[in-house]
Amino acid sequence: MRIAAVQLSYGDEEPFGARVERVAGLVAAQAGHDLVVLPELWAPTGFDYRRWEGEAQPLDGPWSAAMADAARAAGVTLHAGSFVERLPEPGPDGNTLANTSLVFGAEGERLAGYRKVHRFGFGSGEPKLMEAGEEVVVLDLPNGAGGTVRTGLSTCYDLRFPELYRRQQEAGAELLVVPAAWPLARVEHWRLLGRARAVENQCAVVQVNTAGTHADVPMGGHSQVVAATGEVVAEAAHTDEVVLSVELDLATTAEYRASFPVLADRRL
Ligand SMILES: O=C(O)CCC(=O)C(=O)O
Repeated sequence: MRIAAVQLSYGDEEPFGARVERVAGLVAAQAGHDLVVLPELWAPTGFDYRRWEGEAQPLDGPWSAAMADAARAAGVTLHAGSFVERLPEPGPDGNTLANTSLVFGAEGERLAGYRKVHRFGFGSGEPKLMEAGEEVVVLDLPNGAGGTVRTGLSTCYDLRFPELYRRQQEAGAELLVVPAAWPLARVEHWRLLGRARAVENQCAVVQVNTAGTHADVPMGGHSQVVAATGEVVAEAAHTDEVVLSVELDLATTAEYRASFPVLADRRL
């Protein structure tokens, strides 16, 4: 499966609309890949909370339409990272925003949405402004070899909660896709936890982070693609905007699971 992990770098000077146009062009240039993945909240920014209300959009708003067009132009499955979703009505916490990821098929059709379950901010930011997602999302994506790969969706801070990934694994996931806006200050956790989620679930992991600095928060980069064995297949340097173009051999996941069947030894 040919995967493009698109690590975006941006600062506060680039307006929302200009960034959406730039990134749509970058996605459209990824023809030939089976799956293209973007980071978390790359258009409204992960840390400039004050902008979220003004930049929220409905599920079928202009951000979503631009990403659907980009997927169609490239003829790829696109995990568009996440955006600030304007919910049709307030959720249980009284908020009308959510941190929502969307996946589009090669015809531009929406295949899945995932609302971030674990909100980051310790009383400010996401827990204050956003509703938490409540669903584990696992879906079949084209694997580039005429079949599909069962894929679990999660976002950034979710990576610290292994029970979410175990549920994805139990639902058949062999590939875990994790867009993020993870700060440089804790980037070693990001690298370590991605490998841990791969090893403990015997799943390949695609982690796509942002780089650059916004709202005075330097971002960590270090997007990585990890095989089910825990081997890092590709990793980005922290400062660059870069497309990691990776051929991920998913057949080795089944072989590895059969040769080292640790998941069969769970005691519940
Ligand atoms: O867990 C962390 O250290 C960072 C998480 C984060 O930045 C986020 O979820 O947006």
